[in-house]
Amino acid sequence: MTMIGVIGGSGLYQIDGLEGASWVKVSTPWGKPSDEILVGRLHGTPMAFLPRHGRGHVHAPSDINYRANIDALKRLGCTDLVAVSAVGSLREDYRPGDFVLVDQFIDRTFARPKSFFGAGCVAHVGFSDPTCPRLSAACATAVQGVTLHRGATYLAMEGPQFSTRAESRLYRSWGADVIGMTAMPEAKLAREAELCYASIAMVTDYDCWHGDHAAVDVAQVIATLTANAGHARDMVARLPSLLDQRAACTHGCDHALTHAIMTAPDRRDPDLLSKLDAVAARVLKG
Ligand SMILES: CSC[C@H]1O[C@H](OP(=O)(O)O)[C@H](O)[C@@H]1O
Ligand SMILES: Nc1ncnc2[nH]cnc12
Repeated sequence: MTMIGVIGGSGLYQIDGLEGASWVKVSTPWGKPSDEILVGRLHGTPMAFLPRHGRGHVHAPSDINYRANIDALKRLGCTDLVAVSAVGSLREDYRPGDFVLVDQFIDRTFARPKSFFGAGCVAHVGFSDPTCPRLSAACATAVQGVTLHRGATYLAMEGPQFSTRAESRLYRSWGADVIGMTAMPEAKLAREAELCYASIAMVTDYDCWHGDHAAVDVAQVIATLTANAGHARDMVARLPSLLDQRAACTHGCDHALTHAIMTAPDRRDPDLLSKLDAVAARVLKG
């Protein structure tokens, strides 16, 4: 049974139209999620919505409890996560207001826990293709009325300060297409939790490399988001009809842990195993 989890980024703190909606407090072994989670049904499909920064934008990118967020969404029964993010553009043809379907990441964050696993239960999941092609295709169909670029690389920086011009130029030379502060480790943790993950980015600015545009500031980001958040909400509303029937993920996201755990069963730490009760239930049960 499909349950869609939507992680809302800057400018997307709420979604409308969920039937029987209520904000639910979810406790996790990893601490508190960014906020309560709005749970309901959209056109009959169960859906959960979590504002990544919390309502009122209270959590900075480095302070978001990404592990708690992903654990909570898994614990609620989500199978598919659609992550919405505001990003800066690192290329001329991705203009403010455009949408971008991200399928690769460069992780330059350094001050965040990045795994559910570790001492006492070591695991290495495959991450060559970090987003789910099936879910991403549904998102691409659901984005309408706005320019959508596909197949983009998102550079995740630590922040919270925006980049220097030298950094922005460096990331362009690496082939990154967009820049943001939150997709990592979110996408890594979704894979460890065996959740399909798709990343839809909304371009809000040209960062600071572009000679004809002022360097990014928050006012610019908010102005573009205010004009475009409606397209993100419309995309979310179209997802249920595109994802209503689902068996196994055809790309194996829901089996990412099958060959990932290295630690011998008799050397595993019971405390860590109990924290993995939702995330790794499929492989650790029994
Ligand atoms: C307000 S600009 C910087 C802020 O916006 C992006 O957040 P999100 O990815 O959650 O939409 C960016 O990553 C920064 O956190
Ligand atoms: N230029 C930028 N750099 C990092 N994160 C962003 N989010 C929106 N615009 C951004």
